[in-house]
Amino acid sequence: MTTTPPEIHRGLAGVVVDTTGISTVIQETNSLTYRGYAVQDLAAHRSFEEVAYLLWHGELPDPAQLAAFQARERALRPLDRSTLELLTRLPGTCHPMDVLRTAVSFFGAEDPLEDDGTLAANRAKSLTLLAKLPTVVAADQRRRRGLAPIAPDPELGYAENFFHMCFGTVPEPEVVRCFEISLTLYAEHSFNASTFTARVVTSTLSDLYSAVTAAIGALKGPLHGGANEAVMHMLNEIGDPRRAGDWLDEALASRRKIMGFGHRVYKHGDSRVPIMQEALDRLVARAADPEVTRLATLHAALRHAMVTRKGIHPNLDYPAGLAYHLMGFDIPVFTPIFVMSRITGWTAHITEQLSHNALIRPLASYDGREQRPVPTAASAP
Ligand SMILES: CC(=O)SCCNC(=O)CCNC(=O)[C@H](O)C(C)(C)COP(=O)(O)OP(=O)(O)OC[C@H]1O[C@@H](n2cnc3c(N)ncnc32)[C@H](O)[C@@H]1OP(=O)(O)O
Ligand SMILES: O=C([O-])CC(=O)C(=O)O
Repeated sequence: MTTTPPEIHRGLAGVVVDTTGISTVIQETNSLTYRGYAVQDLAAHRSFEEVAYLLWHGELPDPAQLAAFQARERALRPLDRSTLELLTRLPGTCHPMDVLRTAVSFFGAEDPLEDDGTLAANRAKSLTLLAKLPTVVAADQRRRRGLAPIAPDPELGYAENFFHMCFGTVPEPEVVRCFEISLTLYAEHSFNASTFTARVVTSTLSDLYSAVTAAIGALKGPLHGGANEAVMHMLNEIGDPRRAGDWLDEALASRRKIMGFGHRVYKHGDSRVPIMQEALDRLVARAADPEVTRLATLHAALRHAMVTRKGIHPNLDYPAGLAYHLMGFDIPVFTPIFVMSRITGWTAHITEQLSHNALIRPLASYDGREQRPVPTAASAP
């Protein structure tokens, strides 16, 4: 009897595996909403802290709720001595995403409530991670520059405090605003690879720290969050804006993936790119520096060449990568900044997964050897 082979959905492309009330991409209007609000409007009118609250609680905070939320977040920012010691023991050669992954794992090992999967416990853990991850990222960047960590400042907002901990100063409000916009745009994107990873781990009823540790591992890859760093390496490799077209032709001929372009869901452009590109343009304009102009010209030339030749549009990592460079961050810090933002989306999905959990366990179509006898001494020739 012949059986019809099952349909294979490699990469789960096009497969709908569950429902979510957190965010959605609306293909018809090429827009993205968080809890029903357009991300462009959130980026324009609300702080990143308000967006975090919205993702977790389903509604924007009123002034009193926001004040309480900010007070709790600010109080949780400092690292204890054991975490600071752990950071100094990790090799300076490892990627900062390894540091972040290790730190989250360590937070879990230290937390006596690690295995408490109630909503209240998971909300508390989520806030702790939101508050502490920037402190880890900033301390690690400074360590790599041979500098001592700077303690968080509870008087500063989330974005401002991160600049303060990295550089000891807070840049002009326009720069902080561009950074905050990037955090809002990066916060959540439905069942992307790292969020789905977090949901898979959560579906086994493992703990939140384990799910986030795994998600960081998934985000690190250059086909996902790691692309924002890869964009900057690629721009540095090309160098001269006049080389963009020829470089692209050679790269495409050798079947290289062009970093910061293409997307599994958006096939006509990422809904978040226009607003991030506007923020990047403002950074370029205020710099008024020939080196910045060269990079911006190269960035635009490569984008034009890719869209013209392949019809493939940039994703959020394309403008964000250059924006983070212009803000003064070291390239290996770009994907950790993505984590500082996406921790909100991941943890919203972890609690949503637990609210209607089913073990995530797909099937595979076997294409290995037919069943055969194990050779034994008696059967040997
Ligand atoms: C925040 C984020 O995570 S956004 C994504 C960040 N990642 C990147 O920027 C990495 C570069 N981009 C890519 O590798 C891909 O576009 C992905 C992984 C993001 C999406 O991949 P998929 O949905 O699987 O699309 P897929 O790989 O099937 O692409 C379809 C076609 O477009 C081509 N293509 C897609 N993106 C690119 C790219 N960036 N460079 C060159 N070709 C590309 C593919 O080679 C493929 O061509 P083919 O049909 O001739 O083989
Ligand atoms: O949705 C995806 O596949 C990747 C992405 O853009 C994101 O996670 O922000």
